[in-house]
Amino acid sequence: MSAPSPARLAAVDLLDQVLERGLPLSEGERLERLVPAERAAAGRLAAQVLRNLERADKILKRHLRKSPDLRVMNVLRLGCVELCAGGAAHGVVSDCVEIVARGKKTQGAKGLVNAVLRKVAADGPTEWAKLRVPRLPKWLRKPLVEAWGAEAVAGMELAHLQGAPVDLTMKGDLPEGLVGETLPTGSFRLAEQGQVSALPGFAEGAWWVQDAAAALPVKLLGDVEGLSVLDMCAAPGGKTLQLAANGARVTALDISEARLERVRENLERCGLEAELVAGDALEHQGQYDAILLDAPCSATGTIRRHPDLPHAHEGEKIFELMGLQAWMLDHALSLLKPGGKLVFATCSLIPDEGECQIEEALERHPDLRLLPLEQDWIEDHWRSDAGGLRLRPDFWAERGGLDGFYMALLTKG
Ligand SMILES: C[S@@+](CC[C@H](N)C(=O)[O-])C[C@H]1O[C@@H](n2cnc3c(N)ncnc32)[C@H](O)[C@@H]1O
Repeated sequence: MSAPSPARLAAVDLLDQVLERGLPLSEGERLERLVPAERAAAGRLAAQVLRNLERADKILKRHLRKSPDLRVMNVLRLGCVELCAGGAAHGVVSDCVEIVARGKKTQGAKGLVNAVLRKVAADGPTEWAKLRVPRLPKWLRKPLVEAWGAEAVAGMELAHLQGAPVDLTMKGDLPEGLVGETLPTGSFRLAEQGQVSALPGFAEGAWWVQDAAAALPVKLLGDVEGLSVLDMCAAPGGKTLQLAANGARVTALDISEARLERVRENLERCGLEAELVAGDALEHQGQYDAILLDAPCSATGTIRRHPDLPHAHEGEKIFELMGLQAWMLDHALSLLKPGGKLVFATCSLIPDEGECQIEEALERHPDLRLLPLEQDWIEDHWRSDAGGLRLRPDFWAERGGLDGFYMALLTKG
């Protein structure tokens, strides 16, 4: 038998690491050994399987008497998703058989994988079309239905299944040759996915990749030209780049040295400057004209682009994160000059990490005020009853969606 495609083999490893070890897709060791095109293909395949896990398991269950070893199951899931998406049966089945044949613990399942995938190839695609849009796991679905209602959550699940388009934030003018549309908020949405580093303007640092919703917190700060701005949780740096491009004197703070390196690389590529500080936001000192607090959170607003997220953990860290968000907000307020503006933002769909943080902070700090948001690109239904903006992946469905975010503009006194 011939060697399996490196992308399929790496995709199975990625599935093992998410579903067995609870690690994110982005940390694949095997990925580093692949050429860029194979690396991208492995990531795409693993993401496609995770988006369709519920459907794959439903189809496979019909052909399995008992659950096999997790790695064998992941090979079957990969094969099933590819076959049901129209993949050529011969290549998919023989690669999947070869992948299990390579492992000492899994080689006994060669016959099973061959037999099950042949049955899937025969009737899977017809059955697939009848299956519902995969649901979020219970730990996340329940609080989201409570917060936004069942219909909205169904819209979010459809957005998660469809994935996210690639949005760019321009440093200045739009370079020639990019194909897509400029959104009402100013981001540029690419018409097609592909290798971004090969696109016009990348090498010159004319733009950076940033979801359209993620670009809004900085826009809420308004004109920052010449102001001292603290970007309190800065890495990988999309918002630092925006602030620097708008003429702010930026201090980009992050606890992770490794992630700050990404900020440094991004600044360098785009020819922009910021002071980089590695450290704990809770211990940082200074006084700033404006502060951006893009706080660490469950990141549940980014499931469209990180389909591993609902499967890698069960939300066990959310309580810890909620406490950290409140401490960070209190500390940020102590670093804000009188009359200065602060944006609080989280890429979470859970109100405890967004709207509730602001409601509780307003109770803790009698001198804290929400500022009105007057930008003309704000759509009425984005405005939250708690003040600020609530973005959701089911918004702008006709345009390809938005990441989930909550953001509010605050001042003291
Ligand atoms: C949501 S991400 C920030 C994204 C970033 N603002 C951007 O637009 O690219 C949150 C960041 O908070 C950082 N972080 C977590 N705990 C921190 C702490 N105690 N002090 C400073 N940064 C922290 C993480 O390393 C992570 O990079």
